[in-house]
Amino acid sequence: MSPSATIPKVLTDEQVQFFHDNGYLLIENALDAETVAGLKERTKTLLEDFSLDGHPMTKFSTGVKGNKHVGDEYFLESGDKVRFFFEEDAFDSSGNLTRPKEKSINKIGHGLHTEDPAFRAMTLTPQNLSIALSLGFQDPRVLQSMVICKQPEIGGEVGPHQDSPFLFTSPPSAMGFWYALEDCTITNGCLGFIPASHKYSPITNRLVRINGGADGTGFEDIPETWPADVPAPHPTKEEREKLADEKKYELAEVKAGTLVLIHGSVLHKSERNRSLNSRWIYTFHMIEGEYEYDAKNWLQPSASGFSKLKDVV
Ligand SMILES: O=C(O)CCC(=O)C(=O)O
Ligand SMILES: [Fe+2]
Repeated sequence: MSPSATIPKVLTDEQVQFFHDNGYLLIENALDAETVAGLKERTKTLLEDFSLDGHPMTKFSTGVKGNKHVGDEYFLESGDKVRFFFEEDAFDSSGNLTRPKEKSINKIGHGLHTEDPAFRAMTLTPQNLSIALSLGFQDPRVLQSMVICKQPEIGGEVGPHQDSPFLFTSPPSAMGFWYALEDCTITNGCLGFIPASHKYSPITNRLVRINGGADGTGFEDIPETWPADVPAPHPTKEEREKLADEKKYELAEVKAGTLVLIHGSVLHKSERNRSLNSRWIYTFHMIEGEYEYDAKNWLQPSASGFSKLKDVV
């Protein structure tokens, strides 16, 4: 049987067009209720079972807010491990947790797609491969994954950002698969997007290891870089500044089981969770395996971390 015979068609032509036009796409009921329940159960077990003994109590940061903890070894070496990062506001002024550890973790990452059987099984699937191929990938590789818990009351905001600076390839190719495990609403910190911003927002920096990681990580400015699926002519700086006035975030409230696809150049964010409900999601990112992913990138999983999605069929 040829591989194409085993790859289901998941996206309609209209959905593919919506993604190219807007830089994101919501797919309702991408996971059935049973799968969602299983992944939540697994997340609950991971949160209950991890030990605080010897944990460096590393707080969450993708570096979006320039967090000083971003350089922690615990973070840098998490690419092929299941590690636990705390909410910034889980601690009192003396550094003690103000709630149980299960309610204090912001995220678990970044190697769930290789290290955890339940998350591996729902990541490396013909469905996800089909979506990647429909959106133009030749050799999609999954290279990071995380559960983001966004805990009740303290779940931290994720400031406006693009994803490609965190998973830089030449040219940029990162794409996020973001699966809601719980309903995501305006009160618990759903995602927000600036539609079509991927078309006028070049990548201008990237998160790199400084001195190979010995001095942590930092953002390095790079010349304006456009992904291959946003072809020239690109808007000039002046044209982009005019568009700035029109930049409005559209909220993406979604039900549990919804898949949100996120272009690596689209501007997106999420607010603090001020509600009494958690907002659990599972997300992984893929890059184009045919493009260079160099040693400067903060994330350096072992070779097995670059999961070749085509191997699933
Ligand atoms: O889940 C969130 O609040 C933000 C996640 C995000 O920015 C991403 O998955 O790229
Ligand atoms: Fe993001």
